[in-house]
Amino acid sequence: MEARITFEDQGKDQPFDAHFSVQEYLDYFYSDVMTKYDEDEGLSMPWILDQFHRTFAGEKDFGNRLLDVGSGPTVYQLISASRVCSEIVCSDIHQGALAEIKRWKNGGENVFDWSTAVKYVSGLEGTGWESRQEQLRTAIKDTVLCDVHKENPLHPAAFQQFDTIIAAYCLEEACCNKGRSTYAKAMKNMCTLLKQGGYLILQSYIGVTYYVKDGKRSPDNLNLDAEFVLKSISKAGITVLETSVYETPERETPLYSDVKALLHVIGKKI
Ligand SMILES: C[S@@+](CC[C@H](N)C(=O)[O-])C[C@H]1O[C@@H](n2cnc3c(N)ncnc32)[C@H](O)[C@@H]1O
Repeated sequence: MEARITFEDQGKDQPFDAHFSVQEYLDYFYSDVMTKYDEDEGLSMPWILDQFHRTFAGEKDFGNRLLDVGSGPTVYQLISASRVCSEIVCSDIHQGALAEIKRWKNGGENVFDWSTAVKYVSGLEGTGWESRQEQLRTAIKDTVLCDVHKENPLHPAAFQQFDTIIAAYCLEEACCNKGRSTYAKAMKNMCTLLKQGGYLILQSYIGVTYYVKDGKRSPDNLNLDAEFVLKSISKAGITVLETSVYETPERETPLYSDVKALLHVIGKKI
């Protein structure tokens, strides 16, 4: 039996997905967060944080109210945004992941340590990491259950449309084994939560088909190419303004997954 973590809001043991508990997910993917993937994907985590930094340090007006879709138990994707968006709502289909975010916000016992990522971003900004970490904690105002397969993914909760949406590595997992038309529909559902004039910041795995755990390959995520992701964004009523791509090094035996590239997109509902 794999070890499982029980979360206050969850009330029972429940795996985060078919393979991981929330704690296992954090340890597996995010311990040694800045260097973990060096051997496999190259400098992917610095690239990820650089993209969020470049985006939110720019001239665009991202407003105050930001929704993070498919947050999981992670906050690295929100560090840069929290400098400009003072009201962040985290969302996920998994209650235990949201409970973990609440625990981190409230500084609970043995919470996951994101300080390495916060230090990296505050280094880019030229700010002090401790005050920026506090700013992130303060900016996270709420967590809400979300299912991108629902026409209104936040139903039954009611929120006004958001100024900005971040979605980091969510839709491709939510649509694993469900096909591309389901992905396009989920993108559309998600984008109904964005107000006119609002921004979508999306990061996506490209070309991933499996990840490796305990030496075994497990099927993972919908296998996407950048062209299809961008087409789905456009079909959801979002104008793509900027894209950047990080290509992972060619490797014969992937240590974590066979991801081919990461895609960062800035779009606007015009
Ligand atoms: C690969 S994880 C990404 C988590 C986090 N954003 C990160 O970067 O580590 C994908 C997340 O999508 C969530 N998810 C899966 N299906 C979903 C759905 N139908 N609606 C909303 N979130 C979903 C999972 O619970 C998980 O937290």
